[in-house]
Amino acid sequence: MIQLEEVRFGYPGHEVLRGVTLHVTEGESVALVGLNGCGKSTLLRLCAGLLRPSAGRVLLGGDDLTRLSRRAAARRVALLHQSAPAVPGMTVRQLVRQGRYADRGPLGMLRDSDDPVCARAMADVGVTGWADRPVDSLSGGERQRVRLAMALAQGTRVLLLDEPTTYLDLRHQLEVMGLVARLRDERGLTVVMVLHDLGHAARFADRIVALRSGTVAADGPPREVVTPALLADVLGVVGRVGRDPEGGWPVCYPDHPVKDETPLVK
Ligand SMILES: Nc1ncnc2c1ncn2[C@@H]1O[C@H](COP(=O)(O)OP(=O)(O)OP(=O)(O)O)[C@@H](O)[C@H]1O
Repeated sequence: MIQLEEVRFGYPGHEVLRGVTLHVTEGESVALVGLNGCGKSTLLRLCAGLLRPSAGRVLLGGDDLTRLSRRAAARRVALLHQSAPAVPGMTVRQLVRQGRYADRGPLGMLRDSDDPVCARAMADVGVTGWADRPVDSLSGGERQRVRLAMALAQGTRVLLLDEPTTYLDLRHQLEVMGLVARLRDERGLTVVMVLHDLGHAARFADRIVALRSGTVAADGPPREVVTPALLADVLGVVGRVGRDPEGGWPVCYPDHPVKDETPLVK
């Protein structure tokens, strides 16, 4: 479904991805992990066709993304950005309808069939009751759920989620992760999500891909990938890894940061 072949990408004066090869099959759920600034969001933006690789290729369903128009790409893949400012006064319903932009008619009008799609997306995420509230009156966590509804309203087979649980309390983190897992199971969606919570990644993703220094440092099922070595070498913490007694997925017990010469705060 998504293929990255030896992808390189950098911002001016700063190379971020240095040859990433990654194949995601249809219906798979992949968690991207790695330290701040290692290139996870950049990789998602490349998968959405919002950035072009400086070398290598990104294919979506076999088609080179650089050859698809923005609108054609948006019919196939939805990206929940890490954060986006709310337009003052825009209601929840209006924002969710923005998710349908790729399917607008010739005059830019929303088709009649859009409303049920938006209504379903809002119901999926549990935000129907806020439909007429201005988005800028919502809390950070409420806004995050509305933005997820907007991404779902795009109606694509591929969902790219950049830190979907940001701002959410524990209960809503579990609800959103459960919803994403359900969408994958019931509708066969392909999901690639950036997660900082390795516990969520280990529990909810089929596969974990860890980035370090612009390349893939580890790639495999959580039970194989989540190890003390991954914690230390990729995430920079010393810790233990156990197993959930009921589910069997790996559970991390991070203890302290790996000793590093570079202080976070000088
Ligand atoms: N528009 C931009 N212009 C210049 N540099 C950028 C731009 N966007 C990101 N970067 C830099 O590229 C690197 C990778 O950024 P990216 O957002 O992909 O990292 P990330 O792994 O998603 O980080 P985080 O976990 O903090 O969200 C960082 O060093 C960042 O400062």
